[in-house]
Amino acid sequence: MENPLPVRELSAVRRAALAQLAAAGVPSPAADADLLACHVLRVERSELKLRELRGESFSEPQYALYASLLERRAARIPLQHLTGEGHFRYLTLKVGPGVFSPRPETETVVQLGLDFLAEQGLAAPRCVDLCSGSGAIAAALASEAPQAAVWAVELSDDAIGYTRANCEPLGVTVLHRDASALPPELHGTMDLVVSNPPYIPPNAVPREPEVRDHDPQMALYGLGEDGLQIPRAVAAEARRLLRPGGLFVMEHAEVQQESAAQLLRETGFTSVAGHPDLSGRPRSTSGRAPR
Ligand SMILES: C[S@@+](CC[C@H](N)C(=O)[O-])C[C@H]1O[C@@H](n2cnc3c(N)ncnc32)[C@H](O)[C@@H]1O
Repeated sequence: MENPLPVRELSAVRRAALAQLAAAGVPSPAADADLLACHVLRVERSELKLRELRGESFSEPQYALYASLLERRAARIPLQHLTGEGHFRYLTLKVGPGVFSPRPETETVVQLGLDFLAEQGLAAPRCVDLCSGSGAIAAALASEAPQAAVWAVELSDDAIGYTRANCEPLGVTVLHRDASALPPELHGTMDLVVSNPPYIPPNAVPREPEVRDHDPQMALYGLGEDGLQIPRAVAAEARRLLRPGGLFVMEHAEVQQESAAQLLRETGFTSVAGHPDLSGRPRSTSGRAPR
């Protein structure tokens, strides 16, 4: 008798998926093939491996869904837009079209902020994430420093729903407004300001289709010839928000370390220092508000 529910063996399907994504130039084809399979099967990656070892298969509807997701990923639609999830530190965040997908390099920026909070030993620190997007930084600060009061600030009408969805359950106060114009009553009250603002110059359009075609323009381009117009405004606001001795940490492009340090000094920050990301690239700069 014919099998009423045709099935497709996981390991063979995954091998073909990897080849399809690799041929399309997807930078991490094996991981993406796995993560899409996990999304379809609603399992963790470790469970996927076990099922594969046990010789299990996709059902036909699962296979059809997987095939359509692979086709869209091969068209270089970001993985996070297909799964609706972005992983950041210990969190799984809601992401999708209209919001910047959080990146691993930003995890280091959060760590610098957390290290500062730990070193200061404050009972109830106050922190702001300027240009929050998905709210990755604010949500990570709130979840890993639960004693902190955290604000998230985002201007984009398209992104703000994601900021709220990811941050509000963690008790973060979300402000839908320009990061360079916060309520004056917040000035001088913050211990820590962290920001990953848009910083790409207009003539440095990213090559990766996932970034160029799917991250919001407003999340990428920092305006001005050097891409640092928004970072300058953000740094100036950070300076107003911080109490004396407070810390500002800002992410930037690898080639912007010197200009970032200069702009922080020009804004009045002291102890300005550059920091490498996890792969050793200079991707953030910090400064202290003068005492
Ligand atoms: C590079 S993304 C960073 C998002 C998030 N912080 C992260 O690290 O994943 C920059 C974010 O800044 C927002 N943005 C741009 N200009 C802004 C402004 N003037 N005020 C507030 N947010 C702004 C963009 O909409 C975008 O969400």
